[in-house]
Amino acid sequence: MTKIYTCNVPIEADLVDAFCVLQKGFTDQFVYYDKQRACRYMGLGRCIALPSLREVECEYGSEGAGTHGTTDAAAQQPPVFFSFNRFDSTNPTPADELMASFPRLRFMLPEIVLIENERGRFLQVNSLGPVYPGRVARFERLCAQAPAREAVAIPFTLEPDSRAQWDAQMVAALEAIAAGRVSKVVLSRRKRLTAAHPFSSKDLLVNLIDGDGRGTVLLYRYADVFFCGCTPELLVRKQGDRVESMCLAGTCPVGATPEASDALAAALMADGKNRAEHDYVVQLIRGVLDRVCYDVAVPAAPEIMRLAHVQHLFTPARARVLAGITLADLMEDLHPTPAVAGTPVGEARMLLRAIEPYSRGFYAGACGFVDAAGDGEFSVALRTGVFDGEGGWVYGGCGIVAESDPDAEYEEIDLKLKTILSAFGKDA
Ligand SMILES: C=C(O[C@H]1C=CC=C(C(=O)O)[C@@H]1O)C(=O)O
Repeated sequence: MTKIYTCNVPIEADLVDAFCVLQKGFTDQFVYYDKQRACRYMGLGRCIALPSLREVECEYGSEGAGTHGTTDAAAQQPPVFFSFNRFDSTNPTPADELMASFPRLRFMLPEIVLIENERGRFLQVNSLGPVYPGRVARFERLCAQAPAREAVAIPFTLEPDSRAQWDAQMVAALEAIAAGRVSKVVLSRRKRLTAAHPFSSKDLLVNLIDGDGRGTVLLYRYADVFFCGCTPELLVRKQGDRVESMCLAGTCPVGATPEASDALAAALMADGKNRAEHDYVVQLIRGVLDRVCYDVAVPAAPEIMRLAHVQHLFTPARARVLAGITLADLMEDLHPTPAVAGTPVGEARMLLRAIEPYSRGFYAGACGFVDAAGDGEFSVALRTGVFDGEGGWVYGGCGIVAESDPDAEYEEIDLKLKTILSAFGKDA
């Protein structure tokens, strides 16, 4: 049994401003920040990393901690663990040198977590011994004094990736589809980025949170390397026995006007190729939920999710999970979905190992948080990149089916890359 001592105090500070001030000097940094909903967790430091949460015991509160004392809601906030999982952790092909530098840890409990959720806004301090009240008070003071953040634009250059390499990947993918080995495979590209001047993870984080990308901002920093992005794709959310997931596949651009976007969306809805790509994802998610859940509700037809640069076919899924099934179990059963691997999933993963010249690392992995009560959520780490403060790699992918056109799919990835590139600021 691992005993965790947790102290939660309410704060009034803006979470992102507080994070920007507190983050200096912490080797491990974690962010899971939903831009649309109060589901925001920003962690600093590493109190402990555990392979499973089955043997965790929590002791709450600390006499005299915090200048505002603890409220009932704050007292009930369990310690929050972060979990960043690779797309294919057993792929023997090497990842890029930045991605390869992250440790292989499962559940990481930060020393400090800034939280904004349905309970309110809190500062959480975690420790393996009784929480020292002076530490809580110091961090609380720093939060209260946090100045408003400032955006920084970082000019950059992008090295073109090899078009011949993409064409070769497409030939291999279409051959595997024609041979009946897979019905769909999700190919990716990566591009090298070089910044005009040094930048920090905080700079990218602020631009992603305050920029026009929709979805959940992710950050995992380890020492001087950071993985981040803004993903639209929820993998799984669990609150008590309530579970939500999302089928997201099928893409078109946004138009220059709302009317043009509506026309593109209507064409996407009516397009057989995109509907088939989407339906593989619906079938897999529905199948998993039917096995480990009850009261499963998945609408028969998709809707449109309109983002800053692209629009997707989107089907929400809801269910109630069987007792004994954990969020980690659900994450492992659902990931990778055919939205990031293909169909059948195992065959598509094997094919990707053979035709992609790199391991994806955290790109398209399952990244999220889980609290000690077992609630939390994971997103699929799309629209992401990995950086070292001078440059890095950006990643994007798209679903390939028999009718896919290499030029159109190549351009679709360039459109998707715009989200992670927006982390470099509007004027970049
Ligand atoms: C694999 C990616 O997107 C997935 C999610 C939505 C739409 C997709 C598509 O239409 O191909 C992809 O399945 C990516 O953004 O890198």
